[in-house]
Formats: sequence, structure tokens, C-alpha cells
Amino acid sequence: MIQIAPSILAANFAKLGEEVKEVENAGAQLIHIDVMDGHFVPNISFGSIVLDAIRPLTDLPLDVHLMIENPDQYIEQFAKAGADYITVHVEACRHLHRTIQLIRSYGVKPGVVLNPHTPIESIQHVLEDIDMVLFMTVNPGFGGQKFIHSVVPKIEALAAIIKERNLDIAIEIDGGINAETIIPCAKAGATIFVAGSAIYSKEDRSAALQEILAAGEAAIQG
Ligand SMILES: O=C(CO)[C@@H](O)[C@H](O)COP(=O)(O)O
Repeated sequence: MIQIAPSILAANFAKLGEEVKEVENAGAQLIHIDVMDGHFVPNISFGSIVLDAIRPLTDLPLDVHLMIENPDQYIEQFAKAGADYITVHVEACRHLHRTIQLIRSYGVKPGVVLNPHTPIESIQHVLEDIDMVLFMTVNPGFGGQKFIHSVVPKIEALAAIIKERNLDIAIEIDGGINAETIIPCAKAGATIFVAGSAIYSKEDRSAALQEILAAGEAAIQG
């Protein structure tokens, strides 16, 4: 089953609550929240006060993607603000296993994120400890970038390992996802897709989301 997680980074912040409700009503299964610190990535977005504002407005899981250095320092804040998933970059964690344990200690599902160049071998010893792997299909920091196709073989390789080891890990894809780029990723074994500009730049967000979802579902059926 394919799930779409709209990224609010591409939403109109002047009416964020309405923007969240609109994609929820359109069939989104998670709300993706991009947190950027201006150090790990060359852009700044927002902190946990935005989660505080959104949390009472939706029952959808909040999928928090921390693009920050020293994530351990902020995990408690995001957990208490209502995160359901917290994903941290392998490239930003000096003690990845400890960070994963910290996330879980707050009752939040931990996930790890790999930049396009980062090999899946970097996470093979934490696979038993996580609920999600997020593959970046753009270099993190900005919405609206072009999908990087060379990540697809990594998705296939991880999906094979998950199957072989009988693990319960969701594969999520983030960056440049639309009704075309979802196809190779869904065929490769990913099930959760972040989409920012492909939904929020459209007049009819519901039609845009449903088109991406239908393309992903058709890809795994055919
Ligand atoms: O994490 C990021 C960017 O760093 C993403 O979540 C983007 O915000 C997705 O935006 P689109 O590529 O779908 O426009």
C-alpha cells in the first residue's frame, strides 16, 4: 500500500492550519515536517513550535525529518510537541545507535535518513532498531529540486535486505516526487512518499495528491 506524506515546507505558512487540513482531506496518510538548521543544510525552516501549532489540528501521524546537527539536543522538544516519527540523518549522528534509543525512549518511532551519496551499509547494524529508512532523492535543504535517479538501486537493495531479514521497516522517499518519479521508487519497494511542490504548488491539491497515489499504486500492481 502506498502512502503520501505532503511536506509542509511547500505550504503557505500564512495559513498553515488550512494547508494541513486540505491535504488531510485529500487523502494524505502522514504530514511530513522538514526541520532545517542552516548548518547541516544551507537553509533554515522552523522548530518545534510549528509542531505545537499543528498537532491539535490533525490526527495524522507527524513525520519529523530533522536536517540538523546534533539532533540529540532537540529530540525531547519534538517528541513532546507530538512527533510520531523522528528521522535523523546518518551523516549528522556521531552515535547513531544512541540517538535511535533516545528517540524510542520518548515513545516515538525512530528512522534514519540517507543522503543521495550515503551507502546503505552505513545503517546495516541499526536495522533491527528502527521503524523507517528515508532515502533522500535530492540533496537536502530545499524543496522543488530534481529527482536523482541513481538512488533507486539503493532502495531496491535495502528492500531485498528487509525481506531477507524479515524486518518491519517502512521505506520512505523524499525529494522531487511526482506522478512519474514515484513509479521506479514504488517498484523498488518504497511505500511512503514525501511530496512538497508536486502537491502544494497545484491549485487542486486533492487531484495532485490522488494522481501521485494512483501512479504509485499502479506501479506496484503492474
Ligand atoms: O527534505 C526535503 C528537502 O530537504 C523535502 O522534504 C522537500 O521539501 C520535498 O520537496 P519537493 O522536492 O517534493 O518539492
